[in-house]
Amino acid sequence: MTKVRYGIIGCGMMAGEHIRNIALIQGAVVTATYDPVRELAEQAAALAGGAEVAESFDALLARDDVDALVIVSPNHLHIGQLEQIAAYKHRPVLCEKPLYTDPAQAAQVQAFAANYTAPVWVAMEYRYMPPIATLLQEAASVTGGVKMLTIREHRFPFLPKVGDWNRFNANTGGTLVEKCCHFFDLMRLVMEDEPVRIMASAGQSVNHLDETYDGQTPDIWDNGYVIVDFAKGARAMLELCMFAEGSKYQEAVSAVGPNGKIECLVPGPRRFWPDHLGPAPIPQVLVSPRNPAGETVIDVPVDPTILDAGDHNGSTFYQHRKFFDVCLGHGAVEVTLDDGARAVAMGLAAQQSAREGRAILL
Ligand SMILES: NC(=O)C1=CN([C@@H]2O[C@H](COP(=O)(O)OP(=O)(O)OC[C@H]3O[C@@H](n4cnc5c(N)ncnc54)[C@H](OP(=O)(O)O)[C@@H]3O)[C@@H](O)[C@H]2O)C=CC1
Ligand SMILES: O=C1CO[C@H](CO)[C@@H](O)[C@@H]1O
Repeated sequence: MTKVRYGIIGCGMMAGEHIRNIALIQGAVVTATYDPVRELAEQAAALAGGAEVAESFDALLARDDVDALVIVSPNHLHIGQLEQIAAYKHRPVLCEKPLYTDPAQAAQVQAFAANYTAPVWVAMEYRYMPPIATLLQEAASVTGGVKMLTIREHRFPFLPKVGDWNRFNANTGGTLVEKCCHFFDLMRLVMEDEPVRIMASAGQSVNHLDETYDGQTPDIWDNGYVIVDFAKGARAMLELCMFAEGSKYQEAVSAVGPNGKIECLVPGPRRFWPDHLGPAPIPQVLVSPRNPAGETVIDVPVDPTILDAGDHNGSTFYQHRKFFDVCLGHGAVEVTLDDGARAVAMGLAAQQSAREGRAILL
């Protein structure tokens, strides 16, 4: 029996991942899709098994067979679309990250949050990757309280997008917002604390320098370091490199405290793993107490059906499963508008720090 009917806003790459994962949940069905390019909306509707294509954004919002909305449009459109959604019947929304892209929009997010009466979940699913979820669960007991956290992402360059919107900071918020809001969200979660100071060095060293769009060369950064001081004295670091797809693992997270260290290793999207290298690596969690010393390696495999439904280690499924419950009135939103806004604020501060060559106080 159908319990939650979804409307999809934006029908590009990530919409496909959402639709495939919604299809794995019993009682969840996509009933309508919208994209300014009708052909993309039609493809998404077909992927969803016969959803209807809405002729306009307003037409989608006016439908009475849509119980929940999923925003999967380009970054710079999210806050404006949330405001438009608020003019219709308030229903649960899952909004892709980043919640906003420009410091001037922070007040709009607050005003929206104050007035919208249905649950809004910001899609930052790295928390739900099984190895990262294990690290989050075990970090405090293994470390005795995390004092240092390092997140390293060594990955492929930004993929081509519909209309090439992701080639320019004005549309994405900048790489440390677009890409790294996920990692700032993780930092807040692991530390159970709020950041007070951010220092970054970042730039565009290798990727997209020979591309031109309407006479403009992309201005998006492809590497950087960010150091974050937290209020209670712990510190975190992010290392991002987007010309490192030759790596075995894409993300490596390590948390260390007085009693020991816990790490996790997360492979990149399985569809990019070269066949000639054999099976793709299995995610791992490594636990290294100080006393007695010695590393324990734990494999954290992901169900292959869930893994194949997306590029993010199964996380989109686990997030949707919980969002589905929220739509039914069970369970609370885990990634709130406040979480989404704080992760963007950290990213914007990191962009500013790298641009101006100084530490930014939050
Ligand atoms: N959480 C995660 O791990 C990931 C999240 N994302 C996020 O998902 C979102 C979409 O990214 P992605 O799917 O990769 O990008 P794509 O470019 O593949 O898809 C975006 C789609 O939105 C459409 N669009 C443009 N304008 C509007 C509009 N006004 N209303 C509705 N749709 C519109 C585009 O169509 P057209 O331009 O033809 O009009 C395009 O089809 C972004 O916010 C991105 O940051 C992406 C990857 C991973
Ligand atoms: O948020 C994101 C997570 O992963 C994607 C790749 O699959 C990124 O490109 C995107 O920006």
